[in-house]
Amino acid sequence: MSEPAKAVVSLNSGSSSIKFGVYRLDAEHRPIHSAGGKFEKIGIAPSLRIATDTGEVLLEKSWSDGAGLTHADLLDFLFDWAHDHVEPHSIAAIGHRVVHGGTRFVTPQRVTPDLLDELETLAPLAPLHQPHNLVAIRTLQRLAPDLPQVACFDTAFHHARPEVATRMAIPRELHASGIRRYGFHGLSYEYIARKLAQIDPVLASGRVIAAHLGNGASLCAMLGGRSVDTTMGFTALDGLMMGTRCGQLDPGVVLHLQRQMGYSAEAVEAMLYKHSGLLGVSGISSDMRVLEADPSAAAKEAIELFTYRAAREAGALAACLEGLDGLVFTAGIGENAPAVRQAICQRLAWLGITLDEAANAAGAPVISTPESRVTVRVLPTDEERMIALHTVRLLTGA
Ligand SMILES: Nc1ncnc2c1ncn2[C@@H]1O[C@H](COP(=O)(O)OP(=O)(O)O)[C@@H](O)[C@H]1O
Ligand SMILES: CC(=O)OP(=O)(O)O
Ligand SMILES: [Mg+2]
Repeated sequence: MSEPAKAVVSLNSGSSSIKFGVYRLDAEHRPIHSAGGKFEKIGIAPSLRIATDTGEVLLEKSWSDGAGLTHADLLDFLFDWAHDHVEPHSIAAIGHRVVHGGTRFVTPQRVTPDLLDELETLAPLAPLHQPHNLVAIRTLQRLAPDLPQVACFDTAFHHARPEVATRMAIPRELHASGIRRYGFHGLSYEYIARKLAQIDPVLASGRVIAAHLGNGASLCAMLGGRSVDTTMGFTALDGLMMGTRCGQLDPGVVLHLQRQMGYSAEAVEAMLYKHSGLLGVSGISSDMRVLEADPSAAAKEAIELFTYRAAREAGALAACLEGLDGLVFTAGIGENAPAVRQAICQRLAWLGITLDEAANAAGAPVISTPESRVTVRVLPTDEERMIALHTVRLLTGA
């Protein structure tokens, strides 16, 4: 960055949301959040809110019949709005969450045409994310060709895990070709690890499971703030049940669907990524808020399976860590759904978790009792901040 830096923008396209933040850079190039916004319920009934940190709401809009609007449509709307409201010279750089970095990209990268072409080849491994992560970058390249852009990878935080955690029990040559467990939600886990080190350094130095429960959902086992294992694998399908994704699945089901039931590869992909999870099991919605408000047995069954699977995987990760000191809930469901947290913690009581029900209902930072052997926390994630930090660091060396 040769000119004095002004502001960095972070763009975080999730599966059901697009979050963005504007960070003013101080004299030491530290990013200070000044405004931000979020599209949510993409694919259902999207809404958008943009506000400054001083409390000024810049835009509020919802598309109640907008289930068909794609991430690309909503990004076009956002870029049009920004064109009329943002002074282009005030932006020094844009950082992006890019879900899959494959084997090659384990640190943030300055965007170049070659990088984009390589990242495009990973799109089939993250069909709900990578295409719109890259569409945003390409659109901005067209709109502002001189603006530096940085790609920050969800896979990177898991890169240094022990080799055993990256393997599937398949022939060696397939592992060598890149068919391995990468793990995702890394920007979120990196933020949680950093924040925990600030607010509870003793816990952060121990054995912690972070539960990122959003529309995409995973767990990460951390030892001293580093990822040692995680529930997602080669793709963001593995592990927990999610909004529309199945999570861990006997691979024999895929063979059965194709051979006995005549599913095409495309139909299998749609079933695994879009028609399963909370949506598939409930037959009602992928959205936890909707299911919690729905009195039907199917909605209850979907939530029960969600909490059962989360507790089951948490037990497995506690075994990887050889015990547990802390459990941290984060992301849309983890931060906002006390009943889900309670159900998961109840199933994990045997690990030494005792929940403080009033603190949990209030969404307090610590929701375990003082006597609980495992400390349970609620910690809002901030992938946008992590993206801003990486972007500034890469471009300034700060
Ligand atoms: N107050 C709430 N109570 C229960 N669930 C909530 C609440 N707020 C958000 N959620 C759930 O969080 C999920 C979306 O999480 P989020 O992390 O925003 O998604 P994404 O993975 O797309 O970024 C949805 O299932 C939504 O219903
Ligand atoms: C990787 C992933 O599943 O992300 P999200 O939670 O944004 O869907
Ligand atoms: Mg998410």
